[in-house]
Amino acid sequence: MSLLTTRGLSKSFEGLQAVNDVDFDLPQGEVRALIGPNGAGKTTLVGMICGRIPPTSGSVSFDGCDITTLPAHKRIGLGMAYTFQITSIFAGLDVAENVALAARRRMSGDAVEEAVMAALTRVGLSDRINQEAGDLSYGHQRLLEIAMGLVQAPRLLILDEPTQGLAEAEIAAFKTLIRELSDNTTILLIEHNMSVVMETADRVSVLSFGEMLAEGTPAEIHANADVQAAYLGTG
Ligand SMILES: Nc1ncnc2c1ncn2[C@@H]1O[C@H](COP(=O)(O)OP(=O)(O)OP(=O)(O)O)[C@@H](O)[C@H]1O
Repeated sequence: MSLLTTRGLSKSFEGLQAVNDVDFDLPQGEVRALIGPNGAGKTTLVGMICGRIPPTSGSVSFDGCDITTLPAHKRIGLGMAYTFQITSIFAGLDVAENVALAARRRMSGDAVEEAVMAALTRVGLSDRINQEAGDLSYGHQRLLEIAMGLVQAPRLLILDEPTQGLAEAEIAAFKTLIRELSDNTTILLIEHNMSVVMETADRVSVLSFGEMLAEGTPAEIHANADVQAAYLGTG
């Protein structure tokens, strides 16, 4: 069964059709990469899924319930967690406090500290718990955001360009992390790094000019002439 479904989902910004009539199904347990040229509408689509951007038309369902008009914080309560291109950490708080804030959205008491350590260990930041978040490298800040998502034990984890700004070794660790998480979490990954897409995604969806152009396994998408043309066409 699909954990996440969109039907006819569209968004226009003052006449610009950023997302156009998108039908999207994400089965439970899958790692799905969402790719497409710059400006294709990926962030807008995911923003509508998370409840940050109201759609112009169409619907979003999560676990069989229509959530089209549900506010973002209530979607988090249902088990959606997401990290965005713009970092959402509190720079003046230390690493553990940032993750604890996210954890307290769904737990309290001693459970918080335990969950914080588990999440930070998973992303490889457990040796930096007392460091001020603002002093972390950009790549480590991205990992911190992932820990803030993970600590909520989400059913669906949405990551918008998580490897942007990461060094090669960190990208390799990220691929391993995604494969480990995929045992119990459905993952939607906006990603420009094709090696990450090829090595972590079960399937790939391709947006182009706001429309779903293709969907398939990484190998099918890699060989798809329409996809290649879409990337060439927009540089
Ligand atoms: N708030 C907004 N107001 C007006 N236009 C917007 C707004 N947000 C996005 N757009 C436009 O909508 C289109 C899709 O943008 P979006 O950010 O969703 O694409 P994207 O695929 O995520 O791009 P990128 O890979 O560069 O992040 C673009 O033409 C963008 O300029």
